[in-house]
Amino acid sequence: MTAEPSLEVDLSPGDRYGEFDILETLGKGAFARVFRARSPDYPEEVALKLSRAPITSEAMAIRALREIRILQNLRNPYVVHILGNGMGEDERWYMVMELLRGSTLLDAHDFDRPMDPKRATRLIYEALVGLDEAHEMGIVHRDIKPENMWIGRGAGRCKVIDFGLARAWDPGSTIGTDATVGHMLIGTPHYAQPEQVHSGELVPASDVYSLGVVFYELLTSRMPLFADEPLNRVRERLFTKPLAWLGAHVKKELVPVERYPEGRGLPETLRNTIHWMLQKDPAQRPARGRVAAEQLAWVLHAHYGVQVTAMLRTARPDGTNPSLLLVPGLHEIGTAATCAIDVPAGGPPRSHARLMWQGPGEDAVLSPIEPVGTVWVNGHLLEAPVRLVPGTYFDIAGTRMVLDYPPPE
Ligand SMILES: Nc1ncnc2c1ncn2[C@@H]1O[C@H](COP(=O)(O)OP(=O)(O)OP(=O)(O)O)[C@@H](O)[C@H]1O
Repeated sequence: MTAEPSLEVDLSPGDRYGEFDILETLGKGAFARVFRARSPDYPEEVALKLSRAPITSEAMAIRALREIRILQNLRNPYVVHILGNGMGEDERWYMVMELLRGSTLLDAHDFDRPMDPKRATRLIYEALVGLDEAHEMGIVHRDIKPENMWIGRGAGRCKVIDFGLARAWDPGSTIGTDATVGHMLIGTPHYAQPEQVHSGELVPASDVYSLGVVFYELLTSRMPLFADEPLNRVRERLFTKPLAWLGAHVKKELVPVERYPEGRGLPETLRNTIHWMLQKDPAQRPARGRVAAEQLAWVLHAHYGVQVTAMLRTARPDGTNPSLLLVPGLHEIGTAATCAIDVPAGGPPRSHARLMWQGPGEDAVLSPIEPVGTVWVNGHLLEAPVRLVPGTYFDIAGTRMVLDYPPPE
């Protein structure tokens, strides 16, 4: 979408936009400008994303509202958070976000050199968890690439940004699909998915594929489809050739990561997970962010000595004590097919409780599922949602559970 030059937003440090003092230009995209700004309504500086042109059509309004709605529903620590939104007097749409310090992965990492595998695994784990909350709601980001992965200053946590292209893949979702995209290429050719050609339908596993490409590139500084050619050379060669990129995603075979010395040194589970994420057929990949994140959480825990997940310790009536690594997100507990946390119990399959954990630094919340009467927390019947502060134990159908949180970040 190109804006009329005369309508182009033209704000510089020192200018005001409504209640916002503009302090710095942070980014310029096709649809919007992003500024560092200050407003009396917010205690700290914010990132102000402002549409380049006034909203004059229904299509523009839908696009702007879609990104706002999606971000309003995402609460996990691995996505950018929205603080507010509105329409300026000049009919430009704006969105107020938390101000991120640091830089995009594209700027933070020199893709000519492989990244330390522990660090790369952690970043990709975080992006997968960040995306999974959207996947849970039926939303696909559709434009995963290093430019849309923010690496924070300090601890260097990863946050997914720019949900401007995100869409619902479930037609029943309230976010709505986009009929106007037709057969155009969606997202960025370098990180596009084979299904763009085959079905034209992007699903949560499509984000997993794009993230698999980023992961492989971080670990080897090679593109997974072009054997032995340095990544930056491929990028230059195909700079203006979107169809060549797409053709490669569809036709070129995945180069096993073991081909390179950096790949041969990786734990087997890690190599298998990368190859799984990069399957051509979306049905053969991890179905959503969480599925791949669980594999990477295990690798971080078992091979790199890093605990990023909570640990659910259980004591079952049969005397077994399995432990489970629990990634942030919503988990059902019971015997139904939807239950990620399985407790052995008689009777028809059912879900007893929902456990919601937003991630490190947060307490999980346990909520009963009707009919109540089967879940006990610290010896009391659970009838309403309760926070699981450290040390809380709970019993479901005779299985006792305790959730240990990872160290705060
Ligand atoms: N919350 C934020 N804090 C700091 N910088 C940000 C933030 N959000 C975005 N930016 C900066 O602004 C740039 C553009 O942001 P973003 O990708 O959301 O918009 P865009 O590319 O204009 O998107 P669109 O495709 O919707 O036009 C980012 O690459 C980043 O450098």
